[in-house]
Amino acid sequence: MLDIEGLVVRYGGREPVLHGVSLEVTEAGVVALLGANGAGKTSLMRAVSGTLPLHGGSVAAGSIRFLGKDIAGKDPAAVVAGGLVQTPEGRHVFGALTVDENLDAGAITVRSREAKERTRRQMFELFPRLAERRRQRAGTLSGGEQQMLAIARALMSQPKLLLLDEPSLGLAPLLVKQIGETVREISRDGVPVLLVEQNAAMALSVAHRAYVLELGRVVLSGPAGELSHSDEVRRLYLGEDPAGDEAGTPDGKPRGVRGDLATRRLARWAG
Ligand SMILES: Nc1ncnc2c1ncn2[C@@H]1O[C@H](COP(=O)(O)OP(=O)(O)OP(=O)(O)O)[C@@H](O)[C@H]1O
Repeated sequence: MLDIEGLVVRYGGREPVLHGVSLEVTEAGVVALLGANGAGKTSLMRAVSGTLPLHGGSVAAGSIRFLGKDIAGKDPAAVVAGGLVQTPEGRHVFGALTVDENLDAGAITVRSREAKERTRRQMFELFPRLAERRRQRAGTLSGGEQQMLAIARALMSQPKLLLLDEPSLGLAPLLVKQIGETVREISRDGVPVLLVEQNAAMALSVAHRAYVLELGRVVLSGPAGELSHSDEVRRLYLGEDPAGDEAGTPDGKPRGVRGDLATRRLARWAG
């Protein structure tokens, strides 16, 4: 469905931020793209959705094929019209409009009134909280509700593929779990999802396949179940200690596994 090969992305004349990334999303299920801050996840999403030029970036090499057509360098409206819809990082709902009006905006390309109302009903089943607040201005919704609305608005256009950029960002653990369950439901209903996440635990629990990006390169990929058992992923992304070594540090202080991890991560990402 989405086939990315050898993608190189750069901003201005600087060094590339993606160095030949290849990734595939098949017809069904959820594919997760994991990586720490600055790994290049958002840049990849921008390349796919055609929004890179808006951020001063460009595709320097490689191909992005969606349903067999090369979409690298296409403008965002053409990409959306082709059925590939993104909910960007951060919520970006129309704050002055009501929930219903936001959903209408998402369905602007849907001609059939009946199809639109059917999808709206599905969205209200998926997100009952939005149904209760359908006449409320989106700007007054909680962060989690705005995230739900952003996802529902994207689904109103009846996409063939949904790109979700960090839907769990800034949400409390219970809501993160709910968003994860929703992503699973969306894919079960037949819409494949490319899920970009820093929350590896949530992403790996809903995805069937995952890719790990580090400094612009895919360093690990495979079935999500296998990746969640890999020592590297458990140590760096799931906050676990695969060696089970919690005996303590040489100076006798308890070993803060998460603290150690944070330090290692910082050292690693600092350069
Ligand atoms: N508009 C831009 N101009 C110049 N450099 C940019 C721009 N946007 C991103 N970058 C750089 O590209 C690299 C990858 O950033 P990107 O935002 O794609 O990573 P990310 O994995 O999405 O990170 P995060 O999880 O923090 O959002 C970083 O080094 C970043 O500084």
